[in-house]
Amino acid sequence: MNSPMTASAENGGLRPDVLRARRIVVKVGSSSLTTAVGGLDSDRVDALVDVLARTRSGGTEIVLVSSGAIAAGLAPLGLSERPQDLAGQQAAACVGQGLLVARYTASFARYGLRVGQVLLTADDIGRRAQYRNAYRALAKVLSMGAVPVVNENDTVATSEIRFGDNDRLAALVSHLVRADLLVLLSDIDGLYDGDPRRPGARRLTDVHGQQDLANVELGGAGSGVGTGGMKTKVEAARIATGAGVPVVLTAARHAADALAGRPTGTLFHRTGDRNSDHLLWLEHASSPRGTVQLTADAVRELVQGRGALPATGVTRVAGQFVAGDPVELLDEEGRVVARGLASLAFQELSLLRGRSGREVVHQDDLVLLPASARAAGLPAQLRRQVSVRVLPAREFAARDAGGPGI
Ligand SMILES: Nc1ncnc2c1ncn2[C@@H]1O[C@H](COP(=O)(O)OP(=O)(O)O)[C@@H](O)[C@H]1O
Ligand SMILES: N[C@@H](CCC(=O)OP(=O)(O)O)C(=O)O
Repeated sequence: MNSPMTASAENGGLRPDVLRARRIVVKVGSSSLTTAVGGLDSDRVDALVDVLARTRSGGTEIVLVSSGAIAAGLAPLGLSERPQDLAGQQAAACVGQGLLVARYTASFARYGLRVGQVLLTADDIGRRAQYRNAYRALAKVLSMGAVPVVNENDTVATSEIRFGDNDRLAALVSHLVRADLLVLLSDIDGLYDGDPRRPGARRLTDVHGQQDLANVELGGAGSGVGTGGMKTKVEAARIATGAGVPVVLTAARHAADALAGRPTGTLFHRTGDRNSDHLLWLEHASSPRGTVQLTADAVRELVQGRGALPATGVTRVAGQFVAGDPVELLDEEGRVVARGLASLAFQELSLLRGRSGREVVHQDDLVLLPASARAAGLPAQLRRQVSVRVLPAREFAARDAGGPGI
């Protein structure tokens, strides 16, 4: 029998999650926007915009996360393939991003729709103030009826502050804008149980959680212009569904079917509920500024949720962080068991470690990672419950009702 979230006979076989969605993030990959010989393919851009503009005209808000800046910049710079070095990618993106947005602007204008370019670095949504600022800007663009076209700001992104792939960026943007659905459009029509070029590979129609992925082989990019391949898409789906946003993964040529709720591609069902913006940011987007190593007892107390982490539980400190910076918390073997916002600066904590009860990380500013359960010595059946447990945040309900008050 179908679960309530699955395409059902009552909906004429359509997916309820898609029919309900009022705000959708659509991510399109480079391989779906460029020609085989390189450069932007205007016909494919127009075909995608036809679908998005119709959806927008039907009253559903669209945020487009579009790759393709680097691919679009190759031919104009006389390059025949994607540069391997960061500077080369920055140069290609710098030329290609303008062309990409100019193309979208012209294409959406056919429907009387405006587009707005939004370029983000990991730092932009990796710090609380910028995260809030990005939400405000995107919400305003949407309320004024325009279509935000988001990409990573490749030209100024350095390797330390890079998302690197737009699949993860799209998952974080879905949470940022409070989307009801994320649609990942690629050159492949869904997730297969192995390399889709292999004879006999089968497409998964529904993924309900990690257990459905146990026997799935995830490969790299299929084209010369895409990055990440299926690994980054499945990781993006894990982030989005864990934060309450279902994901449809399909081919760009099936975008119309996907947005109409027809059961195309693979539907990743939500596995969690929307949680505090700042904790999702802490887990997936923040760049840690240091590490804090803990005693076995301190790790156990963290996992059991016994309040703030005191400096007595700290054995080593590294990095250069100030109070409020994200840090990684390590167990005795050096495994990362949690991320948190430091309550003390590096210098102060170095002096107090092992000796003082002063708070190192407040329990509201802490996200446990799956390794924490093993490190705390919990039996296997309990580990699943602890995996990526998000501790209750102060003012959580109030924040979530009134916007991302992180
Ligand atoms: N298990 C899998 N199921 C589907 N596609 C896969 C799988 N493993 C690897 N791939 C490859 O991933 C590619 C899509 O990723 P990518 O090239 O990065 O696309 P995009 O540019 O759309 O982000 C597909 O063309 C396919 O060859
Ligand atoms: N920001 C880069 C895209 C990086 C990326 O994730 O590409 P893809 O795998 O094609 O979605 C660009 O615009 O070229």
